[in-house]
Amino acid sequence: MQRDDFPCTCLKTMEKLISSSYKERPFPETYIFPPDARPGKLAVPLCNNIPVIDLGGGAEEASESDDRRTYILEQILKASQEFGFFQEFFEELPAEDKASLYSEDPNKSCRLFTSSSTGNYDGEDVHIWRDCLKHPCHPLEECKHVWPQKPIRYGELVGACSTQVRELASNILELIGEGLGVGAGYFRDELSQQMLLSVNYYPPCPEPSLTLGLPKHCDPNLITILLQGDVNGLQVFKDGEWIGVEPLPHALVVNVGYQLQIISNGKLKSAEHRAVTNSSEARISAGFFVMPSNDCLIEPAAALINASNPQLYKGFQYKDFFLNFGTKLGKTEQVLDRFKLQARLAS
Ligand SMILES: O=C(O)CCC(=O)C(=O)O
Ligand SMILES: [Fe+2]
Repeated sequence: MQRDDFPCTCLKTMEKLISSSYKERPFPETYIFPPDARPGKLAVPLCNNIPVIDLGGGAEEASESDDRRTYILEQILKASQEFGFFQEFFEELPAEDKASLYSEDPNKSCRLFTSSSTGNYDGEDVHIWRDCLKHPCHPLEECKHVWPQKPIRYGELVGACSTQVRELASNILELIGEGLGVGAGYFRDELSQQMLLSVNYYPPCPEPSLTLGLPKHCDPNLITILLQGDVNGLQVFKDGEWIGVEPLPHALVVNVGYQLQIISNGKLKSAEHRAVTNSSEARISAGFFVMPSNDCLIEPAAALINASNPQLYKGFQYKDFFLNFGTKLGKTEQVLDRFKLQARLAS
């Protein structure tokens, strides 16, 4: 882009943001999913058996390390309540400020975009009903400078939130490492080196049964911590049907990503999920994606392979998985094919 085109060209491209334009036109056909992928009926059962882990439990046996845990928990709860800064970003930030962040270049480290993250809006078969702000959020000091400078509280609040979520994710990964029997430190360092924040904004949609905020997928990374505000919209595919994951006050959603499924040699499974829209209110969700470094070698942990548990997946570099994932949007059944060793066993 020529410098003197800016911000004119950028503002023009920004018109694609669904949050700038959804009120002004009849429902755009380019957002209508093929019948078999549409959400269809809007009232899905709400899930009442998703495990809820109470990190603050057992207060009567509190020790000093429990105090630390409680402190972290309080910070996380605070973070999950303070959705205001994301709202401010999407609803109140002047278009000129958003224009400087808008980009369709998937390699730009901090960017605002619309629909899928492939950077190929014009080539998409169907657009999805969301705008998204994405940037790295760990290590904080190395990435903070690329974040939005406005609203002015953004850096401070998202910085505090990222630090706390990172700590929570590390704790959860230690527990998973212990639980799997590979050791509490297994996921430290390279396997969890990066963390990306993806803030989804789903404006109210006049036709929620025809379109999606996010098509079905499993997360490509190791583990995701999701703050989903207080508006329904997240659904998980379980026992052959879509069920709603009700936002619980003070709760975060933890998603097992493909890498955890592969490293655990299939002991842990990443769950298929999607986001639907609604006609009355905007929904915001913020996903913190803990992921390996790009060059990290991913393979099932040796300790989990034996005669009765043969190795299900090949070794590969994370960046190869991620590239392949980008080409398989909405085709969850194909994502793992290239990485399976025994097609009949691995799912
Ligand atoms: O908006 C949601 O609740 C889901 C977000 C999600 O699945 C993702 O960003 O990968
Ligand atoms: Fe997801």
